[in-house]
Amino acid sequence: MSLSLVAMSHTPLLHRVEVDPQVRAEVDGAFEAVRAFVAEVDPELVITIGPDHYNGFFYDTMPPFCLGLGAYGLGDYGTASGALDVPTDIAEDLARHVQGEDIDLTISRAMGVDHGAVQPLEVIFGQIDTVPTIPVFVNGVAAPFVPMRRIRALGESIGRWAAGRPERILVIASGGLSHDPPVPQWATATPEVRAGLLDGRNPTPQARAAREQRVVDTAHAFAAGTAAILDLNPEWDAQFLRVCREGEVAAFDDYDTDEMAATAGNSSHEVRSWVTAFSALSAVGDYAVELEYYRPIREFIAGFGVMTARTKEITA
Ligand SMILES: O=C(O)CCc1cccc(O)c1O
Ligand SMILES: [Fe+2]
Repeated sequence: MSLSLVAMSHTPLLHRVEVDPQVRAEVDGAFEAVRAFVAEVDPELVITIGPDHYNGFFYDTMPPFCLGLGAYGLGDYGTASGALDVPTDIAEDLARHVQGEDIDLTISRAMGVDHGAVQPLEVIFGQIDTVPTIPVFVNGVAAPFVPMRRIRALGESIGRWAAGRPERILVIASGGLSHDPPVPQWATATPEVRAGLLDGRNPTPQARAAREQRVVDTAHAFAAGTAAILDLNPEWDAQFLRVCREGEVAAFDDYDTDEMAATAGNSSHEVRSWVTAFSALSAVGDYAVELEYYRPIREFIAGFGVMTARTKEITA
């Protein structure tokens, strides 16, 4: 049995903001290489791990992580809406396994997933319902956060489950790396914005358009060097990618929540998706990274990383 992985940043600016043609070609090339990798893996089951940005999860109930027994795209930024093809019985088996390993996993039978989970599925498969897919939400924006060791434990538990399954499984991690997009923070939000962070479900089309335009405007300002957001941190990103590449997943435990936000941006916590996925891989066995792409891309408001990896064949 081997387990395969794709980890990739997401950005709703992908087709909303012009970027240097050389950069566009690089990113398109990385996506093309990911699609070729996945075609070769030919997964029978996908576990997609991603954050949400106050589209599906709000502060009225904010779990550290949640597994979807049923899920649907929320359609923000024009991403796909509608049902994912969640194999509910298999998803429930995974949930029981993780809970049985003393990890208090939240489950949802109707989990709304936003661009964070949907964009990688669209980049890789073109749609969100072509392969049986189990979505796992991992909080990447709403403080306070559980210590990173709990995220590693979640990933390792998922990996131990995957190791016992007959299917060819692909784990997808979405988000990161260093970045500080204008996602509101409870601590500094106005009462009106806090109301949206508490329960901003089903925003009006006007409210959603205004929010998305604000992000696009911030991207243009960031590229022009005039945005008041934390800069990308290529050094931090390089160190994080090194831990992923070298497979010493225990090193993820050293990532301190407050330090991450201060040095890599409030949304750097999205790398918790990567921590989950690489910890799953490491629980199955030694693995090798095959593709690694990275570039700080201000137009996308992201230290933009793409990685593929798979465990080395394990003799049955
Ligand atoms: O819609 C939002 O609140 C943030 C959108 C967004 C922008 C850049 C990078 C991201 O990872 C991201 O999610
Ligand atoms: Fe994001």
